[in-house]
Amino acid sequence: MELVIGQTQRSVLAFAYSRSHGFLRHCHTLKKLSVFRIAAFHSTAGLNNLSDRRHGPLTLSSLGFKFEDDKCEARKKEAGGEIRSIKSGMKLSLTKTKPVKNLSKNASVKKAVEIDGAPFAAKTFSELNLSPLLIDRLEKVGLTVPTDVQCAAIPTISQNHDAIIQSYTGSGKTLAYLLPILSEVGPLKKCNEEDPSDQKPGIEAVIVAPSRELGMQIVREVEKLLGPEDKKLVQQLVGGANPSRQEEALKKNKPVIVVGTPGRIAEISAAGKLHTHGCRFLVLDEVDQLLSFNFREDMRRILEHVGKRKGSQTSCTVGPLARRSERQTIMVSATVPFSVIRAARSWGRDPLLVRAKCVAPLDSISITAPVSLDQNSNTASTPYTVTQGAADSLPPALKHYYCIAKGQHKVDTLRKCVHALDAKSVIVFMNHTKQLKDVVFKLEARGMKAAELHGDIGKLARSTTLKKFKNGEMRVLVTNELSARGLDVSECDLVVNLELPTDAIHYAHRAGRAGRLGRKGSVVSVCEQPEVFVVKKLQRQLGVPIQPCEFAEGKLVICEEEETEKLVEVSG
Ligand SMILES: Nc1ncnc2c1ncn2[C@@H]1O[C@H](COP(=O)(O)OP(=O)(O)OP(=O)(O)O)[C@@H](O)[C@H]1O
Repeated sequence: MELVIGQTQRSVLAFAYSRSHGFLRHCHTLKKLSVFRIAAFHSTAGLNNLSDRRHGPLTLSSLGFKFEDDKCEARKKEAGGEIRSIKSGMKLSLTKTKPVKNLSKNASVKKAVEIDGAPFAAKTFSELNLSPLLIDRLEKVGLTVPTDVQCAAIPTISQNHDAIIQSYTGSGKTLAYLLPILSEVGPLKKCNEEDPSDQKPGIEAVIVAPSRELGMQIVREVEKLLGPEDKKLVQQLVGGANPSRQEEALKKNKPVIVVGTPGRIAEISAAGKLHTHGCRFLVLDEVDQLLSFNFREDMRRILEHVGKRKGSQTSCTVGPLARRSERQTIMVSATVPFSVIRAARSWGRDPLLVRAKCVAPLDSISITAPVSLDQNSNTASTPYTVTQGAADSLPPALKHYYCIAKGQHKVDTLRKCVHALDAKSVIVFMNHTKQLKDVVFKLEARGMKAAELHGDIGKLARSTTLKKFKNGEMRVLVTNELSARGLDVSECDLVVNLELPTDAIHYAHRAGRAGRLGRKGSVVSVCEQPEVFVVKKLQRQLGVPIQPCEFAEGKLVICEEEETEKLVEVSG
């Protein structure tokens, strides 16, 4: 099994999981390098600690990487594609490149073959070197097979790397970072009697999420794994809840993991009630949203305090894996614009970009490229440039449609849409609260069970509504951007944009509420005729076909459209 990754004229850090030798190899060279082959992966592989790199220069050949110039050229020709360069002249691999206009269908087929043969394909969680207690617990809760992004992220995080985890919505990114953390901290961790830090209680992981709902969802995921006896070892610090109670709980329960929103974490930290200097993991979930202006001051405090031990020494080398002295920073999102890459470089230590079946050093990413999701832009041709297109942020099984309706007919169109697609669980997105309430009222008046979810309703009502929707007690949830990020309702099979999202990133997160974890799902954008150009733009930016449709006689009818057909053809 092999994975071909790219070459660079600048420094290259690559690592490989070796099936036969059972260790991961790092390499680092400043010279122009050929495309090289990464050895096959062994799930039980360990990694040499980053500190190994301090022990002198390493070269690819000294680490056993095979140079593949000729073979790679042959592959390129065979694939009918090309390894194209970005501005820096860096050559790029075919791996995980999204089909773009100038690639033939053959190229796509070849890429799929390479991806299938990639080394990140553990069949069970036990292959990923997690703690035995955690694997037992995973089995108890019915989780046995890791997703692609989990296969790539778990070994990377377990081996102390800072990381950006990027993968499409609903691909299991939460467990991708939770499992390696729970394998190292708390009651399910690997047994390591000699480690002196094991005796030291305290918060060992801080997870930051941009919304209360997402924070609570992560808490529930951790509680599920910790089990009823130990669930108090995770503490929520989300806004909207009583801060004094949270402070009391921190004192009483002595959690090892805290999950919260930036404002509340920063507030309790500033009050001197949250001691995170010895913290080992800082996770920023939906990191691109956490970078927004609203969170700036709170995030600054968090970044300055979490895991910033005074007078920290070099890594503690007790135990099977050398441990880092300062915190490990993990950033997560389905959409990773360049602002995140820049942030990762300044906040983290040699962070790696982890995507499904692909791990790359950030050094291989050009920061000079424009922050764009535009399929027509240069970024479309750069596999490690995560802004290459939001298509990588969207579940592959999702189908995208749009239909035209006048404002006053939108609710009727919505009802027809729900019936035509026979959708069981529908999330409707709107931009304005007043219109949102009207839609709920009209749907209910016409016999369709619906509820509203937005920031203007109380936190209790929000929790109750969400619970009911998840339990299937109502068919339609009408909401706004609040629910676009992270909300995990497995049964959701239809997302309707009753008002268009502001850009491709917002579209991707809204759309990703449906079709989670490989399930089927549809996204229908209902717009007025003058807005069609916005849909066309989204289509170009996303690189996925958004087909025009109508709802007639209880069925979805796909309309003919020249441009869409062309795009479908191009996207293969
Ligand atoms: N290995 C697995 N096996 C079965 N179910 C899984 C596995 N990993 C995750 N899941 C489930 O898949 C669903 C989606 O996972 P998760 O919410 O982590 O996705 P995500 O990639 O973070 O999505 P988003 O980008 O929208 O936040 C969750 O219900 C989760 O419990």
